[in-house]
Amino acid sequence: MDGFGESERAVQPAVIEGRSMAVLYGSETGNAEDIAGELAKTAERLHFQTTVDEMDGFKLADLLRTSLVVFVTSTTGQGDMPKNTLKFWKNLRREKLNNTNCLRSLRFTIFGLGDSSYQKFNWAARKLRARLLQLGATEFFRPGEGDERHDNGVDSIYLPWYEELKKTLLVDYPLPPSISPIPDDAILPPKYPIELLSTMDTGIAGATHDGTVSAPSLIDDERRFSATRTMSAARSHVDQPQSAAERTQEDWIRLQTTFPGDLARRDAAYERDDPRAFDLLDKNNQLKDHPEKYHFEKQSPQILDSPPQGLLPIPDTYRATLIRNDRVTPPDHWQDVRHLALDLELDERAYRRLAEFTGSLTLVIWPKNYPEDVNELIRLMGWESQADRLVRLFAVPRGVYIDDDRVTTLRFLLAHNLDITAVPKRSFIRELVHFTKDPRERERLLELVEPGNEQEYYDYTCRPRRTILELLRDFAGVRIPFSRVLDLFPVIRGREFSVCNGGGSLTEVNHKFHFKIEILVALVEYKTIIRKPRQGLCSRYLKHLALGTKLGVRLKPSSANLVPNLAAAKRPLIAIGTGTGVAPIRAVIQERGCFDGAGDTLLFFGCRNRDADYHFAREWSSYPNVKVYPAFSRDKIEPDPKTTATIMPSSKTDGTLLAAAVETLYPVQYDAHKNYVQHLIRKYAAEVGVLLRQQPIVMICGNAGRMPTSVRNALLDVLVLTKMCVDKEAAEKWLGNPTNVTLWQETW
Ligand SMILES: Cc1cc2nc3c(=O)[nH]c(=O)nc-3n(C[C@H](O)[C@H](O)[C@H](O)COP(=O)(O)O)c2cc1C
Repeated sequence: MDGFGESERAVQPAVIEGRSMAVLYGSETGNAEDIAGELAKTAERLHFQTTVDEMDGFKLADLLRTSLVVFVTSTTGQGDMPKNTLKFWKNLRREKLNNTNCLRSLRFTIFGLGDSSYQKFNWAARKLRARLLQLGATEFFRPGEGDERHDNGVDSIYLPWYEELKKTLLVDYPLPPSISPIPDDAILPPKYPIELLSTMDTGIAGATHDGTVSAPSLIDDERRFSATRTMSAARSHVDQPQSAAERTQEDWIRLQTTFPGDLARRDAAYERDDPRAFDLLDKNNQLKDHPEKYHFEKQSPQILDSPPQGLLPIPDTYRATLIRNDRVTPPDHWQDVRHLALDLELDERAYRRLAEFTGSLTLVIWPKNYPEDVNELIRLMGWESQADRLVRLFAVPRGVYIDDDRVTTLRFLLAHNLDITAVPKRSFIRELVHFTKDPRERERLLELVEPGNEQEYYDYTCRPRRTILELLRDFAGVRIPFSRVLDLFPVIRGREFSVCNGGGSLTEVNHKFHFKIEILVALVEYKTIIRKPRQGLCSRYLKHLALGTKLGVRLKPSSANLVPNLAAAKRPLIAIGTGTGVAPIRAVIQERGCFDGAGDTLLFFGCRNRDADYHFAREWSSYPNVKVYPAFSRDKIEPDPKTTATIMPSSKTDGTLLAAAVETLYPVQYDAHKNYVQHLIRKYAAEVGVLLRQQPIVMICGNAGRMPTSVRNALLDVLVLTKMCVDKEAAEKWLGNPTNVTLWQETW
């Protein structure tokens, strides 16, 4: 099968009746998915028959056919479930399951990934856990809550949780005496093996040696697009977000169930087959309510222009053409920020649906690898003789998009599907140990992933943003068998960007539907301790993307549709954005501009210099009722802006008094030599206070780090200073109450 002989060494887990585990994840950017993969491998070594899948790929009734279920989920949006759990979550919340105890034979545990700078920290995991318990399920191990704000990120909580879970599994679910766990130095069989097809078939149609593929035929492309549209529409109903009010109300009630640290004890009676429970869970009521929505076959697919090169069959995508790619920061500025625009061609259904969401959308773009990187990897691994031969995939991991026949080439997979320049995860490094014959390399790789060596791992990988390709360059003795690529390499994920335009960007001319989408992207370019400057995969891809390039892109409506109607547009907006975080704020401002009588907007915009990164500077004054307070952290502090905006000139004296009060509250640090958004919020407390009294929408967008917490603190101070709350504690409660304010945070 390969030159390394690894297939013979692979140790198959034993099949033990009634010993199975499902690891189900909900993940937006892959962190939870990676942890789920690692947990599944651990379970296999303990001879559990293991399934790992996104929650939406799993039937509810199968929860009862599995001995143990481990859920791993991140939280997204404002305390929301990730997109790939929405179907599962919707099924689980069906009213008819209430009071049925239908999950009483389920044994589960859950690990949540979150960021404590968000108000609804780890809410997805908490909500899911609360519902599972409500339906009678039992926890076999304590829940864990990872926090990106910790020093070593999520790992600070996850690693001890993982080690303890392993011990618990061994103790509470002992193996028969004749079977031992598969040791870490033995290799497991691949989950996604690749078979080399006969040499007669060498060379896939259109594949070239530089890692590109020629354009698929129009027919192929048409078929592909009609298929993806069908799926898109089929999911649109299921994925339709609830309104913010509905969600908040529900979450509020659900979270009355607390999240204790102690273990729920296992039920003595292990009721495996409960026909009533199975029946309840299996009867899915999705898609029943509006069957006419799901008759797609009858619709004739729209005829599209000639097919773009290398477009992957990604579900739910629209065809887009790049029409703008401008650098908006000066050439001598440290950061290359791009304003990109895409023209999307839509069918009427998508057009009508998107029309409801134009002010709060996220664009997903799938970058590709550069041929030079692909070539280097092929050379390093010694895959030259196999790279361009046809291979068949037996199973396809989630996120790898290839045609239905599953026949492709290794080079195609490397160019389009596998992220060979990602920062290597611990699980990747751990697997490499099996593929080097050099004992020193093996020792070094093991050192990097040993418990207790998190700092070393971090210093070698995350801190310098070292890529997988660079790691393989360093460990020159590693030879990964080509048949393992799908098991080892992470898939290229779609990168998400907040759309920065709203309002009138949908057009219909002669039944052709177009949607102009703009994004503002700060290219990720690092100067790290490894001297070579490096770029994020997507940044590099976008930087060199030529006008006219065709792309397959996805649009995700935000769960918080902030401007769905006039009533919402009339509410005031307090927006705090730093850097490119101003993108979704601009979209909302433009969207609000479409309504007569939209409320006042106060925008605090944080950046470095007026002349370098004050994005859309010339535009702001053209929006009615928008007042901007820019905070230039590296410029001399400027006098108050002269503005003609018609915002609430609250009593001047009021403002002066408050400014004085702020000075007393923050005698040293306040405004000493700093000029950040939180300082301006306090400085203009009177105006902020006026808006806070009117049930505003508050947006906090931009870099994570300390900004969101500092901004929240500043808002709490305003509530106290303006006498809306007696103290900070009361202010916390006030800000947490969704009837006072809609708080929307998007930080990264
Ligand atoms: C747009 C966005 C919204 C988020 N919202 C929340 C949130 O409401 N609560 C929370 O605890 N964490 C939140 N997070 C943090 C993520 O849960 C965290 O980054 C996690 O590691 C992502 O894992 P994933 O890649 O599996 O999705 C948010 C992150 C982003 C980028």
